[in-house]
Amino acid sequence: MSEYVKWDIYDQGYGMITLHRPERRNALSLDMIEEFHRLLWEARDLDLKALVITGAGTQAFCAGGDLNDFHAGLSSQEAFSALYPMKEALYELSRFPVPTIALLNGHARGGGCELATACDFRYAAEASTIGFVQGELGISPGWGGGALLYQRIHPLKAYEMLVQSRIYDTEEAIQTGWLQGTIREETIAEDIDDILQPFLSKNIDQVKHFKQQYVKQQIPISLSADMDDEVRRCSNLWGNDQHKEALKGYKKS
Ligand SMILES: CC[C@H](C(=O)O)C(=O)SCCNC(=O)CCNC(=O)[C@H](O)C(C)(C)COP(=O)(O)OP(=O)(O)OC[C@H]1O[C@@H](n2cnc3c(N)ncnc32)[C@H](O)[C@@H]1OP(=O)(O)O
Repeated sequence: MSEYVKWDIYDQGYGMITLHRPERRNALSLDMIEEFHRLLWEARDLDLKALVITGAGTQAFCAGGDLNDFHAGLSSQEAFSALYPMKEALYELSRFPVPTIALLNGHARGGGCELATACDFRYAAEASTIGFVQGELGISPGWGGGALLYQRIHPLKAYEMLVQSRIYDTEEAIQTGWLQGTIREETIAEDIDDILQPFLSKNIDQVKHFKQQYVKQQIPISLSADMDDEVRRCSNLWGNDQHKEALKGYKKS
C-alpha cells in the first residue's frame, strides 16, 4: 500500500488517481507504482466513463521515478527489475477500457512524461513544462513511454522529443500534438468539466466502443514487446558514467 496514491470516484461517472507527494514533486517510488497498478486493476471493473490521472500541488504533475529507488547504484538487472513494474502499469493504462485523461497540474519530467503519454489525452496547467529528460541523464525512457509516444504523435516529432530531451512549454507541446490543451489554475474545476463533458454525456457502451476502436488501431498487443525492449535498453544504459554523474548531483532524502 502507499499513502501517496489517492483514489476518488465522482458521481458524474469518472474516477481520479492522484499522485499525492508534492514535497517530492510527485516522484513515483516503487511502493507508489505498486499501488498505482493495483488501483488501475480495480478501476477496470467499475462502471466509469473516464479515468483522470493527476498530481497534488501546483509545482509538478510527476517528476518521474523517485531517484532514491531508481538510483545510479543499481546493476543493469536490478534496474530492469525496478523499472519493469511501471512498464506493466503503463501498458495497462494505455489499454484502459474507457477514455483516460492526464491533467498536468505542473511540470512533468522523465517517467512523468511517460505516465502522461500512457493516457489518451493530456491537458496541462499553463505554466507547466514537459521534458523527456532521460537523454540528458545518460539513459533513455525506462517505462515504455517512448514506444507509447510513437503511437500518440507523428513519429518524427516523437523521435525529436526523445533524442533532443529538451524542455517544452505548453505552447510547444501543443504544436507537437502531445498536449491537447491547457487548463487555468483559477478555473480548473470548470475546465475539468469541459474536458470530461464529451465522455460523461454519452452512455458507457458508447465510450467503451470509441476507446476499443482507438486501442485496436493505435495500442496493439504487440506494443508490449516494444515497451519491454525499451526497459531492457534503459537498463543496459543504467550503469554508464554519464548517468552516474547526472545523478551524483541528486541529494538522497
Ligand atoms: C526511473 C527512470 C525514469 C524513466 O525515465 O523511466 C525516470 O523518470 S528518470 C527521472 C527523471 N526525473 C528527473 O530527472 C526530474 C528531477 N526533478 C526535477 O527536474 C525538478 O524537481 C522538477 C522540475 C520536477 C521540479 O522542480 P522544483 O524546483 O519545483 O523542485 P525541486 O527540484 O527543488 O525538488 C523539490 C523536492 O523534490 C525532490 N525531487 C524532485 N524530483 C525528484 C525525483 N525524481 N525523485 C526524488 N525526489 C525528487 C527534490 O529532491 C526536492 O527535495 P528536497 O528534499 O526538498 O531537496
